[in-house]
Amino acid sequence: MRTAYTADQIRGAEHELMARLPEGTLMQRAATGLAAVCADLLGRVYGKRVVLLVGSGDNGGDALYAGERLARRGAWVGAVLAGSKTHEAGLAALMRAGGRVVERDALERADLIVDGLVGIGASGALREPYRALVEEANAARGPIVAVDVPSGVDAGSGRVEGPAVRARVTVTMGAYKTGLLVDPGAEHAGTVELVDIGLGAHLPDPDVAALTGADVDVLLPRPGNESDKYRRGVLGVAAGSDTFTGAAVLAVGGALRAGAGMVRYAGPGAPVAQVRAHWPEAVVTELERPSIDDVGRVQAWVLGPGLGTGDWAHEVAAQVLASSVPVLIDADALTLVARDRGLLRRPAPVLITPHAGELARLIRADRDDIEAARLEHARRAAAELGVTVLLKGSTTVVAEESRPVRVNVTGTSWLATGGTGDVLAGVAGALLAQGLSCYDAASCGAFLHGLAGRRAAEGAPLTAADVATAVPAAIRAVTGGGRLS
Ligand SMILES: NC(=O)C1=CN([C@@H]2O[C@H](COP(=O)(O)OP(=O)(O)OC[C@H]3O[C@@H](n4cnc5c(N)ncnc54)[C@H](OP(=O)(O)O)[C@@H]3O)[C@@H](O)[C@H]2O)[C@@H](O)CC1
Ligand SMILES: [K+]
Repeated sequence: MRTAYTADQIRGAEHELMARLPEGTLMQRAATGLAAVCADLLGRVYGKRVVLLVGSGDNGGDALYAGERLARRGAWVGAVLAGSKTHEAGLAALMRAGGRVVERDALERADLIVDGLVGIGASGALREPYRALVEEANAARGPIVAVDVPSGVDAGSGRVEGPAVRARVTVTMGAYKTGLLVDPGAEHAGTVELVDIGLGAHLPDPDVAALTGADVDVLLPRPGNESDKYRRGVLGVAAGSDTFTGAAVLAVGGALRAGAGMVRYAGPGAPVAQVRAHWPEAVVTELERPSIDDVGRVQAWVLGPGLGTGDWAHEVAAQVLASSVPVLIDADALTLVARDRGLLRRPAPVLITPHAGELARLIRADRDDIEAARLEHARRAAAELGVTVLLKGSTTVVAEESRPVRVNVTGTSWLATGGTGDVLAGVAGALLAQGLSCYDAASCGAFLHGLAGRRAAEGAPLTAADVATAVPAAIRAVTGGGRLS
């Protein structure tokens, strides 16, 4: 599990640790780690031109001491002093090692730029002259290594207001910051390298967490020797309409590929014919009227993709939500629930899987505000609605009250195409039916769906059906395949 913290949490831990160590120890550890990453990126250090962007705080101090180390290894190191003051000891150390203070035009010819403008001490959008420096650095040919967080990215949330550094690598000190895992911050951070400065034992419970393949491997249900199709998890899918048939096919496909023991599909004539044609494995019930009585027993439901939002859909939704098993609510069913929030009062768990627009309707917020502060809004929705929230988008996040938000680090922008959400609903629904909690089903589902998307895309466009097809390969990649008994 990769865990991340807010700036305040990091500061608290640093204070505890600093009190036990000689002054300056942490900064020296930080600078050593930073210089090592810069050296790796440069290949040969001797003779290379390194330009440090130095702000007025300790972030600039880290950059100056790393510059000292690179200068001692023969690099030409110039510091652009941007702040109202400068870390004096750090600047003196750089000077002793042969570094110099330079003007900003040195950026143009830099082989490497070190962004030490602001770190966790920043507040609000960058001010001048930092803004202009960031824009010049982003336009320069040399790669940027950001110190702790890319300047312009809010460390605690990933929010970006105005210009922000686009780093090749971010070298972060002591622990990951939340803003490095959540877009748009994550996108600005490039590859994130963690430098251990001894903070571990002093850190509180994390603010957010990101599953790794190994975590998903542990969480995924495995069919045991005594498993039969019923015990492996039966998923009901109430999706599709005579107008939208594809959503039903894709949701059922995602569920079958993600290991549901059985999928029971219920819907009207047109999607029933399509599901039958595509998935002979599914048990299909054609609904003559909006009643799910004849569908048979299920351990969880997926409700909503392509369902429509009329009276028929409302009746089906009300019946599914009146059942006593977990329900994943997606797409059209989210519109129904936004209109009639009373539907959410039910005895069993609910997982909702909105994108920002759908969430905006559910919690009466502005879509752009949600996009800009995804974590905050997902948390708010989980608390207000009393459900688990999987908010889809550039970084998919999963929120549940009193748990760290899980952010998904797999995925690819090629997934932003029609129908992939239906596949995700099927995948996460299958995991719910196999007994995972909403929190684990959502986060493992997002992880596998993202990985399947990457495998299906390999840098080129994909279709939602390709993603469903790639789900078993994604599962194999995290489980190693052989361990499935
Ligand atoms: N603590 C530790 O143990 C360790 C900390 N470490 C390092 O220290 C970093 C934190 O250092 P920090 O606290 O000095 O804050 P920092 O991020 O350098 O910036 C603060 C200054 O920036 C300015 N400023 C703020 N907002 C601004 C804006 N919008 N636009 C423009 N300017 C703005 C403001 O300056 P002023 O405006 O007052 O001149 C403020 O005083 C941390 O990220 C890590 O790199 C490591 O060495 C490991 C050990
Ligand atoms: K920085």
